[in-house]
Amino acid sequence: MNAPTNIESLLQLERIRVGYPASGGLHVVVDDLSLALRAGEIGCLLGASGCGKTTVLRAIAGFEPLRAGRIALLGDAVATVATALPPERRRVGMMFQDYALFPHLDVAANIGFGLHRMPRAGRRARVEAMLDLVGLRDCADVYPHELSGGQQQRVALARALAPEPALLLLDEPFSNLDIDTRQRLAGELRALLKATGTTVLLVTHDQAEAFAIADRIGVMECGRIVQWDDAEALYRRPADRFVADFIGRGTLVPGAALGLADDVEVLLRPECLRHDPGGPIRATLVEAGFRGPGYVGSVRLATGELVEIDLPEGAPRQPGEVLPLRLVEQGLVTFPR
Ligand SMILES: Nc1ncnc2c1ncn2[C@@H]1O[C@H](COP(=O)(O)OP(=O)(O)OP(=O)(O)O)[C@@H](O)[C@H]1O
Repeated sequence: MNAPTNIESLLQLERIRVGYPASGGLHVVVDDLSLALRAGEIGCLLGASGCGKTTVLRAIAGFEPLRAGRIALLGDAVATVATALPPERRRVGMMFQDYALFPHLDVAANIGFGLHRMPRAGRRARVEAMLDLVGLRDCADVYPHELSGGQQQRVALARALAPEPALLLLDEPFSNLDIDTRQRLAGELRALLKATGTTVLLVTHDQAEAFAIADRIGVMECGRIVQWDDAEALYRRPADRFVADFIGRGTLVPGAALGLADDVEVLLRPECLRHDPGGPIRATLVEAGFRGPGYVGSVRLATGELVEIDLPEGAPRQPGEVLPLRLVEQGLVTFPR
């Protein structure tokens, strides 16, 4: 799939192919991948482990050569098959999964590391501005091992932002943090990046993270982008079965199981089946549990498929009970069989 591109793009990937040398030749890891980001936009590559997300970032940063295609930044080609601007001349900042902080340097020195070409006074001012930005002014002379995971992440972010890169690449920015911290910091990170107007491409395998941070998300499968869209479009209008299955909770069910045409498959999300005493569909409750803010159950349709549903107040919760259900047809996603 080719993402739409335009001349206003700050970052443009055009049908890139990237691979690693292997005994039989080249092991192609990313193929025919295109995307475009406007200035100030936050893009995200979302996909399972090993689908090639980090490899895309490495190619943009200049650490992997292109085998096909073109990468342009601010309208200029920085990489083609024949030419490649070295990483230090691309104005691309990268924050790695493990933050890669220098253990022997304090926070201020870590943040100022990439600013060695700046005059001393300017460098000090920039480091202070970055410390303020990430809320770590009191930690300037603290060493990385004395910081929490969340604080280390903010230092790494400040260090990546300090040289004012045209583009910031974030590789699984929350992978080292516990789930509560991840959720809190996702919103914080988005606000911070938007406040600085930074253009960002991040990669994650976590859909909640992608939804919380990004303006546009590319769902990846085996080195390709299957759909490049905003979160709502991915959820409501998945381009194919892979995206339908990957994004949100849901099960693909033959139309006939719901009294619809036999030549369609229906994406049943929990909100698509409503408990309704007059409803025409019968399903057996397999289990029910409180997930907050309400109960969620899984039911088996008469045709055998197991699907998740939201259980409203008053709906049966005993496994084995037969529930009358009604299909919420508005916005239903279907695919031809
Ligand atoms: N330096 C390398 N040499 C050879 N193969 C590599 C190299 N780096 C990655 N690969 C392979 O390329 C494929 C894609 O790896 P990549 O790290 O880009 O995926 P990813 O989607 O970022 O995965 P993860 O979420 O686990 O980091 C994998 O099969 C991996 O084994």
